[in-house]
Amino acid sequence: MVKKRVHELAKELNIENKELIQKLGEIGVAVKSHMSALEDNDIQKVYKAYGKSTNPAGEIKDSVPVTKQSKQNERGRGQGMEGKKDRDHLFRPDNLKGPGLVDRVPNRPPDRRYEDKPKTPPRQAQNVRGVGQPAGRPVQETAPAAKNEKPEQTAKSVKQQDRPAQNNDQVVRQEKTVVAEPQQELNRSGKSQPTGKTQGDRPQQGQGRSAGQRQPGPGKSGQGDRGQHGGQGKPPYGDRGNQRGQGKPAYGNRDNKGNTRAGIPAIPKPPEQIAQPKPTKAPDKTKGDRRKNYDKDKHWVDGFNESNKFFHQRQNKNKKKKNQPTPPPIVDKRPVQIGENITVQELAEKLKKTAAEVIKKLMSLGVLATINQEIDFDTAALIASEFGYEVELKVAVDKEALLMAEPEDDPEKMKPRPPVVTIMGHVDHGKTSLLDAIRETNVTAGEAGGITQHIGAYQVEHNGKKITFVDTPGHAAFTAMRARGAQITDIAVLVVAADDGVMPQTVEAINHAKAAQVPIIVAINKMDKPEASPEKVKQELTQHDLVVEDWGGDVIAVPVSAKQRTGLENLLEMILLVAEINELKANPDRLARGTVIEAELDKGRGPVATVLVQNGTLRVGDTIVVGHVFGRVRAMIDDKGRRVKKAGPSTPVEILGLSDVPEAGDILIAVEDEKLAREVAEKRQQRKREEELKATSKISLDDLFKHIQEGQIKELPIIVKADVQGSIEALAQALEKLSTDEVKVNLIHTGVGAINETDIMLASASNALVIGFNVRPDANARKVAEAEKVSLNLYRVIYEVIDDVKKAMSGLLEPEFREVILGHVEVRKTFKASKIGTIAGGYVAEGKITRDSQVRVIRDGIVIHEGKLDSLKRFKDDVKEVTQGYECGLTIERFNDIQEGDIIEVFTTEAIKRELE
Ligand SMILES: Nc1nc2c(ncn2[C@@H]2O[C@H](COP(=O)(O)OP(=O)(O)OP(=O)(O)O)[C@@H](O)[C@H]2O)c(=O)[nH]1
Repeated sequence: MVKKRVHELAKELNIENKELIQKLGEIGVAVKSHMSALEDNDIQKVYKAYGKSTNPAGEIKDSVPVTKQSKQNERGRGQGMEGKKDRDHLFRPDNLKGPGLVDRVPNRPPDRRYEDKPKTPPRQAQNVRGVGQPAGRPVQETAPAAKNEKPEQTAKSVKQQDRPAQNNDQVVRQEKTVVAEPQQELNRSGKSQPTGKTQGDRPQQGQGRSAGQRQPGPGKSGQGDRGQHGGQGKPPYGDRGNQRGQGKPAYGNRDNKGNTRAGIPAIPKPPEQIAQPKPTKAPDKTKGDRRKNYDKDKHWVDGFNESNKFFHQRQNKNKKKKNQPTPPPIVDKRPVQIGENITVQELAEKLKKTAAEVIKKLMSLGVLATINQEIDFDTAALIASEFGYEVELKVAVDKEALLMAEPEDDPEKMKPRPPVVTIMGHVDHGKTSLLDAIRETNVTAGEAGGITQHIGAYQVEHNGKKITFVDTPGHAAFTAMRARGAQITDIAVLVVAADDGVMPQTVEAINHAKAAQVPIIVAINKMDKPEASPEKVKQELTQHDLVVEDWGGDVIAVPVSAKQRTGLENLLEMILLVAEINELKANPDRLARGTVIEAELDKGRGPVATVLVQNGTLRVGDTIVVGHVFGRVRAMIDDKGRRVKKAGPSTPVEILGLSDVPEAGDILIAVEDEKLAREVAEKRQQRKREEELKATSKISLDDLFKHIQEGQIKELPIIVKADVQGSIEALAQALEKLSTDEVKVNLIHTGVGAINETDIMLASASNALVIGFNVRPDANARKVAEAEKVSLNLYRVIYEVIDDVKKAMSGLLEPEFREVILGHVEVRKTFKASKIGTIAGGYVAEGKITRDSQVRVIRDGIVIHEGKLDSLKRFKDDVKEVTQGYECGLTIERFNDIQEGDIIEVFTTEAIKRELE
C-alpha cells in the first residue's frame, strides 16, 4: 500500500506537522510523530478534512499534459550542448518563474541550493554516487520510453500504481510548491534533487529497472543513477559518465549520446505514471542524492525538509552498513619501514594504533609481548598487514661495520712487510733472555741510545730485512689478543729449554699456535748447558705433532743459547725464510689499521698505546678510532724512542693523542671521516658502559656472599643513616666489632636523617650496603636506589641490624670442609672381571654407602687407598645407595687391589658455613 509520512503530507498541504498531527487526532487517526506513516485511507481522510476532496488531482488537471516547449527544455537541460543552451536559459532569472517550468516540474521539493551551509560534507557525495535519483521532473517523458523498452515492466508499473488520483494530487502539490518557492525552479534546470522516494520509486520511468531501486549497494545504485540521468536529462553540472548508456535505450527519440533530439516530442506519459505515489521512505536513497543535491557552489539544492531525509537516509545507510561486511579500513598505504627488530610501542606508533591494539593482535597470533618488548621483522610485518599496512625492511646502516670494513687492496700495491714474531714457551725456558739477546745483538750502533725503550714490541734488522718481535712473552698475551679477534703474529718462536724438554706450558703454546694457524719455529735454548739434550726435545715434540726437519718433518728447529748468544743469526734467518715462504705483504699506501699491544695512562703524556701497524701507514695527524677510544695521532715514538712521522706495516709505535686508554687487542683504524669515527667510538663507549653497569650489580645482604666469592672482596663498605647521633654511634661500634682478620667492615659514611639520593649514589659508586635505622629513604632516593640497584636495609631494632650483617658476612669467610663418615663396608669376597677389574662383594656393616661417596680402603688399620666409587650394585642392578645390613657389589675408580677382609670406609666432605664470633 502507498504510504505517506505525516510530515510529507503536511508539506503537501502546506501546513505545520504539528497542525496535521493535531488534525489527525481529531479525525481519529493516531500517529506518534511526524515520521509516522499514513495509510491511504487516512490520507484521504486528511484531504477531506482540509477540504481537498478525495481527488485533489483535479486541482492540477491542467498541469498534467506536458507542453512541447517544456519537454524541449527538459530534454535540453539534461543533454549535451543543445541542452546546455536550454539549461542556461533556464538559469536565467526571468525563467525562474516561467509557467512552463512549473508545469513540467511537478514533483520537486524546495530548493536548498542557496542555503548557507551544506548539511553534509561534499566529499561523501562521491561515495554515494549514482544511487538513482535524479531529477524528478521528466516523468512525463520517461514513462513512454520505458514503456517502449520494457513493456512488461512498464505494464507492471502501471499495475502497481493504481492510484491516479493520488498522483494527481501530488502534481498539484508540486505546482503549489513551485509557485510558493521560486528558487525551486533552479532545481529543475539541472539539479536532480527531489525527495528520494519519488525518485527511487521511479525506475520504471526511466529504466524500468533502476538498480538504485532494488540494490542499495553503491555500485548498482550507480547504475540506477546513470540510467535515470540518461533517461531523464542530464543535470547541468552532471557527471557525464553518469548519463551514458542507460539513458539511450530509455528514450527512443534520443541521439546516440543520449540526448533527446530536438523537435521530437516525447511521448506523453500516461497520467497514471506521471506522479508515482511517494513512499515515505526511499530504500535506495543514498549519498548519490546528496551529491546531486549539492551544487558547485556547495549549496544544498534540496528543500529544507530534505535535511531530515538526509538524516534518516544516513541512519538507514548506517543500518545497512551494519548488515554489510565491514569494508577494510582505509589506511595509508605507504609502506611502513621497520628494522630487523622493533618494539611493540614503536610498531604501534608507526601503524598509528595504540600499543594495546597491537598487543591484542599479537595475542591473536599467539605472540605474547609487552609494550617494550622487541618483535622481529616477520612478526611486525604480519601485524602491519593485519592493519592494512605494507612493510619494508629498513636495513640499518651499521656505521661500525662500515668503519670496520677492510677495503680490498690492489694486489699491485701490496709490498712485502716484516714478519711479526711472538716468542712463546714454558716458564724459565729463556723467552725473555732470547728476546733480549736478539735485540741487543741486532741493534746498530746508532740505535744503541734508544735500546732502553720498552714499548712491548721492537724491530730488528737482519741482512737488511726487518723482523718485528712482540715483546710480551708468554702465551697469555697471545691468547688475550686472539680472544679479542686480533691476530698480530705471523710466526711463533717456541722456546724449549734443551735441558728441560717439552713441559706443560710448551704444549699449551703449541696448541695456541696451531689454533691460530701460525707457523712454529722451535728455538732449542740453553744449548750451552752440559745437560742439554736437543734430541730429547725433538723426540718429545713429535708427541705433539711437531716433527722437526732432522726427523723428516717440516718444523724448523734451531739450537740457540740466549746466554751465550749463539744460534741467534740462524734463528733470524729461519724466521725470514718462513716469512718469505708465507709471502707476508701489505699495502703501505692506505690509511692505517693496526692492533694495540699495550696501553697505559702515562702521568705526563696521558693515554699512551703501543700499536702494531698491520696494514697501511699511520701518520701523525691521522684521525683514529681505537676500540672505544677516539683520537688524533699527536705524536708517534718508535721502539728506539725516536719520534717518527709515519709508521708502515709491521711497525710497532707508541702513539699519543688518544682521549682514553684503549685495551690490548683493540683494533686501531685511521679514518678520513672524523664524524663517523667519533660516532662509532661514542657508541662503543656507551655499549661498554652499559656492559660494565650490567656486570657490576650492587651488593645486598642477600647476595653478599655471592658477590664476595665472585669479586674476592674482603671488605664490606657500609653507609649508615639513623634517626639520632646516638643510634649511629651504637651501630657503628657494633658493626665495626664484626670486623675480623678476614672481613673488614668499613663504615664509609654515617649521618642523621633520611636516606637521600647522595647516600644512594655513594653506595652505588662504592658498592656499599645502605642501612637505615629508624629512618626512611626519601622518594628520590628510592627511585635512584631502584635505578642503581642499591639495596636499602631498613631497621627499627639495633640487634637485627647486627644479626643481619653478621649473617651476610658469614658468607665472606672461607668455608671449612669437614669429613662426614657415612658408613663402613666389609669386603667379603672379590671377583676379577677382565674389563671391569676387581669387584668387591661387601656387606654394609654400619651406616650406608652411596654411589657418589668417597671411599677409603683400610687394611689392617692402614689406609691403603682413598678415592671414589666407580660402581655400586645390588645383585645385578645399579643402585644409588645400600644401607646397613645389606650386601652390595662395588668397584673403586682406578683401584683393583681390593682384598677380602678390607674395610671400606665411606665418607663425604661438606662445606661448613662459618659464622663470625
Ligand atoms: N744457561 C743458560 N741459561 C739461560 C739461557 N737462557 C735463559 N737462561 C736462564 O734461564 C732463566 C730464565 O730465563 P728467562 O729469560 O727469564 O725465561 P723466561 O722464559 O722469560 O721466564 P718467564 O718470563 O718467567 O716465563 C734465567 O735465569 C736465565 O738466565 C741460556 O741460553 N743458557
